[in-house]
Amino acid sequence: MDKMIPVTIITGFLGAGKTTLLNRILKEEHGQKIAVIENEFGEAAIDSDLLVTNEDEEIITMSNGCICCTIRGDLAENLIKLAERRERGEANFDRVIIETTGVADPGPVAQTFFMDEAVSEKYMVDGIITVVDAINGTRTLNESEEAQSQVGFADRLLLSKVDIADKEVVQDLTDRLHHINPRAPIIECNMGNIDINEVLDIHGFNLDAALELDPDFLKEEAPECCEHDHHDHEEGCCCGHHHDHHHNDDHCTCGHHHGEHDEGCSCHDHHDHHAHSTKARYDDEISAFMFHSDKPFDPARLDSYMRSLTGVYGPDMLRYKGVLYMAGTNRKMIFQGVHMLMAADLGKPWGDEKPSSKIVFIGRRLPKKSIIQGLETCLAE
Ligand SMILES: Nc1nc2c(ncn2[C@@H]2O[C@H](COP(=O)(O)OP(=O)(O)OP(=O)(O)O)[C@@H](O)[C@H]2O)c(=O)[nH]1
Repeated sequence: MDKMIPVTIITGFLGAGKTTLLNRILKEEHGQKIAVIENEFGEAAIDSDLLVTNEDEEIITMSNGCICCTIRGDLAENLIKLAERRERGEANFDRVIIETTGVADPGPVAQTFFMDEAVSEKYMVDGIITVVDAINGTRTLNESEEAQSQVGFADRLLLSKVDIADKEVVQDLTDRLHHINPRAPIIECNMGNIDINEVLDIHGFNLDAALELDPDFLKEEAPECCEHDHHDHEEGCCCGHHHDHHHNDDHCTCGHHHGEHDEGCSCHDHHDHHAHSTKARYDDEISAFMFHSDKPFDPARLDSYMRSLTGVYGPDMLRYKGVLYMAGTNRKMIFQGVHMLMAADLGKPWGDEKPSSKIVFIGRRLPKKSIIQGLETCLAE
């Protein structure tokens, strides 16, 4: 593992500040040599000209298509050639940073590192960093599923242009980002100004890395006046209405518009207003939910269920990660996955901690209720 070359994938909305961030990283005195793979659209590759680099730095520009689709094979090829040059002593670098185009889906880019055998022997993904621009972020999320996907995949969300954005807009965008991806810490990053340790060596795909969850997200999972996730449209809502897929999701039995939080809600006297608001207001294609239980899982049943779940919903399962309480062992089981690819390993013993399972799923309109029910059938009797 120590010989593997760490890779950071920088993704983010068009014009969000990816190149600005990359420049900042390249300029900083961190003593590491970085090779950069730039994916840009079109003949006129300008981003690479904007990079301020030393002469001996490796910059590969891939501008004849998008690395998440048309030229994904070229990405693998470039990575292998780069590693071979390093082995021959022709290139000197400690790590690779890939800057994707603003419209790239980071899923297929990350998958290259797990699925391409030659690539996975030499490289490991350290983290997916998504830059979200506070000025245009909300509009981009409304208009682009790729943008939501970039948020869903992220290990870190960097909020740029906060220096010139309205405070309320920033707060609203922050809530929405938490709702889409509660795993990723959101860090303000004006003009790429960020502690390098927040973006490099974050071990986003390490099985023993802590399950980072936004505490507010756990609160959001508390029952609300609408017990269902608004994405479970087949079942409608406790309010008796079948929710319109996109537009009616802000009404509930309480009769209040879910945006009106100041007065609270009739169905629960003391709502957590933050939880109420973020959950109800956003109806993004990509969102997250949690499963938790204090009962142990039956390993064989869980294994078979997760295989069939990823077989059916894998393309819509962006990232999922869990710390599991398994029958038959006193150690934690850590697992995580991207689409169909799953990995699991035994972690530390539970010790004095009360064993329980927690899994967060981030995906595209996943059937939360049936997945939770399915997981419940995997609990040991
Ligand atoms: N005020 C402000 N401007 C920023 C910030 N980050 C980036 N910019 C500006 O936003 C513009 C776009 O930044 P880039 O770094 O080129 O964005 P990008 O994400 O690489 O753009 P594409 O590759 O075209 O998707 C530039 O003019 C930057 O100077 C920020 O935090 N605050």
